[in-house]
Amino acid sequence: MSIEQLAETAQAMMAPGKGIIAIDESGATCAKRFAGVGIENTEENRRRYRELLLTTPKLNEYISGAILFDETIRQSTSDGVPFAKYMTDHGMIPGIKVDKGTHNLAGFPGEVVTEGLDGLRARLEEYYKLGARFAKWRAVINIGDDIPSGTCIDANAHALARYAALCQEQGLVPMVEPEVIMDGSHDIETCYEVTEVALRSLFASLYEHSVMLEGTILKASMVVPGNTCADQASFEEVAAATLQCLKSTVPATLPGIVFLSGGQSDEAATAHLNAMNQMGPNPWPLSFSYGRAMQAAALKLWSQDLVNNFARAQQTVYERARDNGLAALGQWKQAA
Ligand SMILES: O=P(O)(O)OC[C@H]1O[C@](O)(COP(=O)(O)O)[C@@H](O)[C@@H]1O
Repeated sequence: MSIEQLAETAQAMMAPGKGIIAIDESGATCAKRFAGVGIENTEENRRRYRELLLTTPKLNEYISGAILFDETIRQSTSDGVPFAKYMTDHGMIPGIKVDKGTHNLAGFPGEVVTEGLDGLRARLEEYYKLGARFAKWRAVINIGDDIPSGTCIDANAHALARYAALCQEQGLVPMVEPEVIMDGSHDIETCYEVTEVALRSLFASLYEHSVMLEGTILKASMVVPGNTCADQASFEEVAAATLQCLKSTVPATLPGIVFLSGGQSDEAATAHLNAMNQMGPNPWPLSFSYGRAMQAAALKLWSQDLVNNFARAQQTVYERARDNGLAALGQWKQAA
């Protein structure tokens, strides 16, 4: 696959005013989300829910692509159209989560490393045939007493780089996601330092593994205080700290950065993205790849009546996509 084709896909993912909807919850995470609103976790309910999200009318006005889970890329709409084909037919790029989740890092209590490299080349080959044009791998960096360690950061960066190189070999744009977790009482400065070290290590590893940045997308966490920190930050403070951290670590050749929502409220996720874009011009387009901050309201509504609330829940998905799409341009206005 040529770098031009990868770069073209990456640029289409970052189309102005559009972002990515993350619907790649693994089996365990989906079970948790469904349990939270009382939906039975059956294969048909998971299929129907992903259908609700992907077939939202006019979703493509604000959504350039979606990250699917292995089960979802093999499923179809109620009319029998494979989800990946439905997306492509509607101008949205299918993506696929390819990591196999986090596992305890031996010798480093409280820290995890993401697994899934064994057999990855063959899995990527299959996902490409199923229609995927980008992939995603999430590393998890926890903040706590004496963590993260340099070992954890470097082990995760190394895995991300090996994954990214394999993706490019197989014609898929790698989305690299080093998520610094919000849980904890740490302050915003600590989050800044950890994010900076994690990004430095990631880009050094990508370079070592000859990953072409022009065909790579970063999925970043924002620089925020821990969720139980007494000293919370304003939207502007989070936006300014995140931008400064990214500008000091992420090469300008990268075609774009999308953010995860990480447990932020819908409003905060949108307001932070909007503020960062209003503070531009920035070296790269900044958009969203939210999971919870795109879906939470729709999931709650749907759970109240799986049949009659289907269309209303889709309207909620459309509204979240519109608000985040406007925030990707710095044009979102907070409701009075
Ligand atoms: O732990 P899992 O099942 O891999 O899922 C983690 C989730 O985190 C994300 O990377 C970001 O989601 P949020 O925006 O909800 O934080 C999603 O793409 C993914 O579904």
